[in-house]
Amino acid sequence: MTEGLSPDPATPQSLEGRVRAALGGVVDPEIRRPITELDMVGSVEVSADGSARVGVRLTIVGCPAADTIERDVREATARVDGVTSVEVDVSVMTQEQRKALTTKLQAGRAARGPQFGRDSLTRIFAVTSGKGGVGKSSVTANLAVALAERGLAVGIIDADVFGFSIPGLLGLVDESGATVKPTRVDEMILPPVAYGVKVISVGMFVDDTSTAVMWRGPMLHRTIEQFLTDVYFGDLDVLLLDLPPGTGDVALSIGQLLPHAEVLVVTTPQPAAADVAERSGVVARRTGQRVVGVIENMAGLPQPDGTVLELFGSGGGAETARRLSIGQESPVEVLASIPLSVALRAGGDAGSPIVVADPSDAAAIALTALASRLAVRTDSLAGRRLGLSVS
Ligand SMILES: Nc1ncnc2c1ncn2[C@@H]1O[C@H](COP(=O)(O)OP(=O)(O)OP(=O)(O)O)[C@@H](O)[C@H]1O
Repeated sequence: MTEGLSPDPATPQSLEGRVRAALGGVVDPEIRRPITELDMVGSVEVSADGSARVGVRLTIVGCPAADTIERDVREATARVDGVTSVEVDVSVMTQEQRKALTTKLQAGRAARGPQFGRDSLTRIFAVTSGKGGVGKSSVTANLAVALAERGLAVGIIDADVFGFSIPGLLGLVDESGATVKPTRVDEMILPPVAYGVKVISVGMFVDDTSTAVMWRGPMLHRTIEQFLTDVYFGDLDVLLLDLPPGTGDVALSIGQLLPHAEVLVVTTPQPAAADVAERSGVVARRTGQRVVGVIENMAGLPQPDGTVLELFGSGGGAETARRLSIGQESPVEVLASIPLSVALRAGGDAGSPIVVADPSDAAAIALTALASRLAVRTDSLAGRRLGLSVS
């Protein structure tokens, strides 16, 4: 203890107590829980002249969230009435402290059953398409951000081994263009967060694209399984899965591991594409998943003269929905028709999703409306809004 500083632990009324209470408002940006709950706050001492010294224990050396945590601790402490200056002592947890933290987090989760099991309150959407390049990843990324903007706790698993583009679409790349790596705390993997969305991607675990493309069934299955178990998502309201196009191994693994997932089929307005789009929905259904709707992307591009350029024709979404409705109790609907948009493409290239970068763009409006639609349960809890949870 430094001379002249009053002792910790503190009473709620003491200055130390009020500093500790204020630190309860500092959230670890990766784990998304208050640092006080994560035992990341060490000693708190305030001297008679109001100079405060706060000890902060980071989970690992080189923790990417270190600067943010230190800044937030400094600001929260400085805001406490009576504090005149702040010093933050940053250290790293011991092996035992780290173990205690992961055990605590895992125990909290285990008490509520498997992370995304049937009893979990997380609504899971698997986003699929018949073929590549129809905008499935762009839709997934923007939809996730739009849901997070509504205050929901949202995660994405990018399982598109052939084109893991979610990190790039959400700006989770460094200056050299390399995908941001998740933080590991012992066995636990903390997903990077972008625009309020927790993201884990195949691309974060391979050094070059060709590696993942070579993976076959068992390896893919294990990877998805690990994403579902070892990645600490916390309590999510919505989990979106970006699947590879078509009806391959990943779709089957997701079907086995998450048979209660709801499937969204993305297709273009080209009626000829309805065939392959339908197939991806039918395969998902065989594993017990429910197709909840079709999203038509790359629909007509509005022209300055008021006409609409239908580059990919029209009617493909409705045709896919019609086919997927055959023999079903309730019809599969077209949930959104998203127009072609230069801003959407440019936002994707820049890692800046259009729903926040340019919300008045017609494609952003359609994606935001889609998020509003999906944020309302349409099943037996008809009309009930998804509850908000602490992420
Ligand atoms: N509505 C749209 N308007 C303009 N460009 C779009 C639109 N949707 C997607 N794109 C662009 O089309 C390209 C393909 O999109 P994206 O990567 O999202 O497709 P995908 O279906 O996920 O492809 P894959 O499955 O092969 O990874 C991207 O360059 C994207 O910016």
